[in-house]
Amino acid sequence: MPDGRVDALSREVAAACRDWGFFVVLGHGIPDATVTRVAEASRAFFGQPAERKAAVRRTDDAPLIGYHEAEYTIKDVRDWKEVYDVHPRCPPPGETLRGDLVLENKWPQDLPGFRQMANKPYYSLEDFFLRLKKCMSCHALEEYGKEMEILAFKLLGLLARSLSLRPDRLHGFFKDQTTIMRLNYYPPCPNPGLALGHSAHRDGSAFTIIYQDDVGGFDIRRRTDGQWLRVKPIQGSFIVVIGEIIQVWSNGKYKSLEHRASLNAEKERFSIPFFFNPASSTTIEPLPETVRNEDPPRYSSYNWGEYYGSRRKGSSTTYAGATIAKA
Ligand SMILES: O=C(O)CCC(=O)C(=O)O
Ligand SMILES: [Fe+2]
Repeated sequence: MPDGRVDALSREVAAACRDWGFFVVLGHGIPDATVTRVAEASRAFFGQPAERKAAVRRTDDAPLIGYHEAEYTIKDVRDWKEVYDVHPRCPPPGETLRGDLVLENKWPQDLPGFRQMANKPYYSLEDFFLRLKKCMSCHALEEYGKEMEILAFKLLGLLARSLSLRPDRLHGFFKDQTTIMRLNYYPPCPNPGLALGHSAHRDGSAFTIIYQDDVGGFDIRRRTDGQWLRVKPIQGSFIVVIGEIIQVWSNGKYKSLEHRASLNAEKERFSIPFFFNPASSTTIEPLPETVRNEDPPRYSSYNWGEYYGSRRKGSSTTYAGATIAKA
């Protein structure tokens, strides 16, 4: 892309992040088929019997990974949803710890689109063809995760530019990233006015790239007047949500977005957030370039791994939602 176009784009990104805390991307180059395949895999996963989903359930010692059906974004208010979390880099066993965080994926057995848990021998020719067919759509999650990561690094460069930083200024933080990709499933709710799929919250990530299906339910809170507004689904688009880390790095120039997932009386809804998270060891603090004598640090520094772990640890079902400490 010519430099002039990139500059214009980063100015648009700057305005969107400053005024809204999110933007929508189109023309990102991710094939429709990749998105269709991951959406189908998600549908297949949540359509399984409860005991099959429970087999890959989140555990207290690895609270960032696996299936979970009882999230409490706000204490004592249960979200109307089921989730399945994976680390998109699929590290080999033994490399699944990032600091204190366990990122070893829990793959369901024999489900199209998901990695197979074990290599089994072929029992017959029919078995071979059956599994070959399944594999046509196998690795849908990994394929989608790879595309997301490429997009995430492009966006990271653009966000850095938009903050008048070197385009690769933030890349190093993501070398041993702790990114999580989440499949969200919101069943229909008989009384959508009385519950939420995901209560109002801010993401702890640097930023989050969200796919949503065509049902609609992603709401953002407009800062100027506190109004909740729905972000209409646009075929082929992704929503990019500013998280708390960018808020701190930019020393408050960009604020994390308050958002929620609303429900639908008739229709189920699916979404896939890609929480772009840095290495566990990262100290999150206002970048020196964003701090001036007349604009001193607004936030205290914190360790990402400790913070991320504590958001889920203790009880694997509750976390109070994020609050970054004011300096
Ligand atoms: O489902 C959605 O549209 C949003 C989900 C979300 O905000 C989250 O999982 O953090
Ligand atoms: Fe979120």
